[in-house]
Amino acid sequence: MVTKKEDCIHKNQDNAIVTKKEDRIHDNQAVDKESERQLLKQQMLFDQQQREIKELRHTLHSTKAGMQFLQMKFHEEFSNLGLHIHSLANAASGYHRVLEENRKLYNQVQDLKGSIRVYCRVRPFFPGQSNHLSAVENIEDGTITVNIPSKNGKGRRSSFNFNKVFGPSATQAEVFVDMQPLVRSVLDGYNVCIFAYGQTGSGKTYTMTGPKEITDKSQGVNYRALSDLFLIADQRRDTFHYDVSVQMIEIYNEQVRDLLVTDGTNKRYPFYQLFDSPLVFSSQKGLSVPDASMVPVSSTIDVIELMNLGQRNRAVGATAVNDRSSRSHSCLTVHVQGRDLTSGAILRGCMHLVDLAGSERVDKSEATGDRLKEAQHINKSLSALGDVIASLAQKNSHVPYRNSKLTQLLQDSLGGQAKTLMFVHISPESDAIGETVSTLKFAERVATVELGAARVNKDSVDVKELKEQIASLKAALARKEGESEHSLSSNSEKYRTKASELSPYNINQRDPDMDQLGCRRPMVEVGNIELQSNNTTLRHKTQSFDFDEISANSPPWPPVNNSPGQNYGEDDKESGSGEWVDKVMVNKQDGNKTENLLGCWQASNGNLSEAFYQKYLKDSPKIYSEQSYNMFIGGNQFNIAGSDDMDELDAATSDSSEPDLLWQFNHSKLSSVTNGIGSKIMRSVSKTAKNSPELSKNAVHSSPLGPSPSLKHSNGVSHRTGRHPAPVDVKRRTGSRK
Ligand SMILES: Nc1ncnc2c1ncn2[C@@H]1O[C@H](COP(=O)(O)OP(=O)(O)OP(=O)(O)O)[C@@H](O)[C@H]1O
Repeated sequence: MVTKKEDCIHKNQDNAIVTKKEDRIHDNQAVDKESERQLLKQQMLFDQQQREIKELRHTLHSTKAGMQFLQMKFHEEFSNLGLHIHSLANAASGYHRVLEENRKLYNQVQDLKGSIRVYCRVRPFFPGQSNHLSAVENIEDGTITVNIPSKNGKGRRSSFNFNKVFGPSATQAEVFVDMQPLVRSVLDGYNVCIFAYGQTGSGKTYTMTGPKEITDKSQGVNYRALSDLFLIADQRRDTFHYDVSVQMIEIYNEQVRDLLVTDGTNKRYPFYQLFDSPLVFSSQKGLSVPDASMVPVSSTIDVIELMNLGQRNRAVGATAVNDRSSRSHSCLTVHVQGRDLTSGAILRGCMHLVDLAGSERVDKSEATGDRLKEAQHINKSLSALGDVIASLAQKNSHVPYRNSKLTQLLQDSLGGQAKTLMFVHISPESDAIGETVSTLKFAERVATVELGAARVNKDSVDVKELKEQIASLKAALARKEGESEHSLSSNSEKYRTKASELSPYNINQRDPDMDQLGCRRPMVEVGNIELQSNNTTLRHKTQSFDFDEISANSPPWPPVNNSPGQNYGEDDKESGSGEWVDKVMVNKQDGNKTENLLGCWQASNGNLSEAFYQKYLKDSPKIYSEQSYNMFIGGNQFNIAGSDDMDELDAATSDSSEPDLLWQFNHSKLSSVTNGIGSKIMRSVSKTAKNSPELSKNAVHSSPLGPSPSLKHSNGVSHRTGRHPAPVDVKRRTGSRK
């Protein structure tokens, strides 16, 4: 039983062992299968990766090839582009050269024509206005385009062309560089005028002088111009010696004031002194306000001090538009005299740097009281400037210079042989677009004015001496005539005495203080050197001269004023200011120097009695050569014919006040009225010419022989000297423009 049990146990044990072994074998088989599957899977993965790597390699290869191809292509393109750019750059530089060349040629043509150059500058927005929309659309070379809003909301663009346009970012130095050649020509004997124009607050003072706090960088044209003149003068010191002096005046409410006075009085000058006082004219003295301080300067420091003084004296006030608005027109005049150290020739140049007061819409600037009065004066004088420009642009024979002191001040720059640059300023604000457009239109019109080629004021030593000789001979001749008059006429003692006192030919014997009476000193040379009182040496040096010529060139003696009852008023409508006329005379025509002399006499003679003229007129043919008499009468007749009409005209042309209107308004008016006057003048002259063969010849050829027609001022105050017969004047102006 036990054995059975043991056998059974053994059997069970064996079975269990077998079962275990079988399980183990099973397990092992399963593991093997699994690992086999894994292996297979790995193999597949490996194969796939191998394929992919192969593909990638292929792709990389082809990409590399593609890249290389592209690189090659790129290089090719790049070098092509380089070549292209190079040729374009060449073309562009050629284009710029051509443009530059064109600009130079254009400027030369303009110089020849004497066109007024016009530069335009746009003021930047004030700080705090950065989000404002500018009225200026575009600036390109010499063209400025502005956007003019219209009622239907759509803007309209309008373009204006000038010699140069400076955008809001232009610096003071950039601006000056462009006008430097003009400034420098003063040293070569040219007269130059640069004037800043524009509505109030547009940046005129900034351009001409600088901002309130002036630094080296921000200083304006005035300072730079003078520094530059000193620099060049210094560079030329081996060949030239230069003397520079400066005047600074302002026109405030039609009063001329000296800005360089130091006693704080700020002298005001009666108007007639502006141009008619002694010493008024010589290009040595320039335009001039005789009593205005003329200060010699020799360095930039001197200039800075003077200009600071001038700026302090200038009338400024706050308006709604500009808190430091210039309420006057200011003019800095620089007189330069250069002596050629080798030849002794003298060059004289004079430069006016004018900062005009700004035009303003009185309603907008909210001006009242004094400000309103100032604004009205400013607008009126700018309107007069518009009239002058209008008639110059139309080449009218009559130019109404005498309607304001401003136009008289600018007369020799606008109508003479100066080089003139108008610097027009505009504000960027779109609510100022009305003023901006009228300013730009006005400026465009100014650019059409042709003045004739500018001239150098130069005298060689020989010419200077000859001129001095001729002048002293004329003086001697006149004295002789004066003496013969004395012996011939016993009952006209009173008048003779007076006449001899007043005779311009006796000027050498006169007390020099005589000039202080308002009598202009005679000019004895084209270059405006005044007759020296002790000129006997020159007289002795006389070698040869043509007496006929001298007597023909001499003014009648005694000169005669207009007949009684003829009241010409203060305005010489035809010939403009004496200063300008004289400048033309002395610069251009020897013979006309006699007119200075006559002018002097006339100036002093303004208050002679009516009886004197009657007596004098009656006697004159007996005493003087027929030729002189006819010349005189001729001149006088001319004046009578011309002046009344002129006065009427000027009365009619001087009353516009809003600058916005000035252009359109005066334009048509001037052309129609002045044409009539021109024909009248011509008729008058031809009538005169019949009386005098000499004058007839001269009138036709616009000779300088014609004496200055006398100028009679009903109020006894001399306002002008040296009035011209119209044909001479007309010929001069129109002739120079062609
Ligand atoms: N180009 C500019 N750059 C920076 N500031 C300027 C410029 N132009 C003008 N300004 C500034 O604008 C203001 C007005 O300029 P400015 O006084 O020169 O005008 P204006 O035309 O002379 O005015 P007004 O006719 O009233 O005298 C000043 O504060 C000035 O400094």
